[in-house]
Amino acid sequence: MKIDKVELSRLRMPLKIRFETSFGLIPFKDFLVVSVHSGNLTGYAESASLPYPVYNEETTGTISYILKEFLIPKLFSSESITHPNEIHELFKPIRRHNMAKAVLEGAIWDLYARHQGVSLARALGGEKREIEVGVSIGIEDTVEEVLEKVGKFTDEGYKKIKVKIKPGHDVKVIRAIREEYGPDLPLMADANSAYTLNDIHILKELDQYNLIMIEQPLAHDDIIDHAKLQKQLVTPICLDESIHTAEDARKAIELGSCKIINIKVGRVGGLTEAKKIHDLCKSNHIPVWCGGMLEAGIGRAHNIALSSLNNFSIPGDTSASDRYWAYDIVQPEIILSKPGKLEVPTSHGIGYEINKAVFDQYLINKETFTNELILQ
Ligand SMILES: O=C(O)CCC(=O)c1ccccc1C(=O)O
Ligand SMILES: [Mg+2]
Repeated sequence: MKIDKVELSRLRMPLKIRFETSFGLIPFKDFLVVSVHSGNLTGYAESASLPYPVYNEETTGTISYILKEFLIPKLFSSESITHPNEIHELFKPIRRHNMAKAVLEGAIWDLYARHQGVSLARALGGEKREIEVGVSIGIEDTVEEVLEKVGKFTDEGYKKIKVKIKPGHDVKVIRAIREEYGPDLPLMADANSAYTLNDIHILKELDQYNLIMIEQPLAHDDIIDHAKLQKQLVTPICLDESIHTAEDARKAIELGSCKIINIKVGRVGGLTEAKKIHDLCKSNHIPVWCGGMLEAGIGRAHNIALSSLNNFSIPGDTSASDRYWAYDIVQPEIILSKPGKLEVPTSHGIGYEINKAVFDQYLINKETFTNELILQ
């Protein structure tokens, strides 16, 4: 495949709902859609970035810069690509900037699948025809509001309810959910690094509520204290922010820092590395699930394809489009095919088309890079 052209489109989408985490309020979605063109085929991906560097160090602005200055020129300087796995190697000399790498690599994966005439799921080796999905509920002003959302999403059949927690908004929320919805509700909590080992009494209190897991309770760059904590908890710890590579995952597993890993394509630098982490976890009997970054439809489609791999054995955060969007940028809109389930598309590539009218409505600017231009 020779890449003729890369386009970067910056979009800004209003969220339908208020979404707050322990690191703050996410006021809107600001992201890049990268499209790569080869002959008459186009591959798409969207950046996982948030408007501010509060989940990790990247923002849509840094991603745009790294793509333009380094990654797109690198791509154009390589002769021809036979497989997207080569992209991960190509980008390796550039340290970190995983979300920037992931968006360009993801578009090339989509292009590759279309070129092969298969779905992205199939190109990745995914076998599932449908996936079970859950929903992530943000921090609300009152416990009653959390309860109301838990009720709404369980009614829609979501297979896992995740609630965001932070100090002062933790035990009382989990206790109230258990009291209202009983011991069998598949429930977990995500702290986004809001605690330290000094808070161990709170985390031990949470241990009695039979949570499926506690996600990233301690620092975003820690695996040592998480290992200490895991020894004192029955509830499995799941790592999100701390895992950027398969090597990070290997070390965390070896140390006993977690029993479950949340894989986000953007955080780990692309689908090739995501698959590598999936395979490593599988051989170590560590279940994985696909996390989310409030994706619009293109990112959601990538998550669905990845979740079709068989060690994604816990429902992920990839909900239907209507969880966050009044109108999504893909068509058909992503909807639950059955309660709590999404179908894995079988058509070529990501399996969804761009809804141009919606896309253009949210488009802020667009830049085009052609291969010839860079080589001159
Ligand atoms: O619905 C989703 O996309 C997941 C929402 C979510 O939990 C989240 C959203 C933004 C940043 C971090 C996280 C997280 O998983 O920690
Ligand atoms: Mg998380």
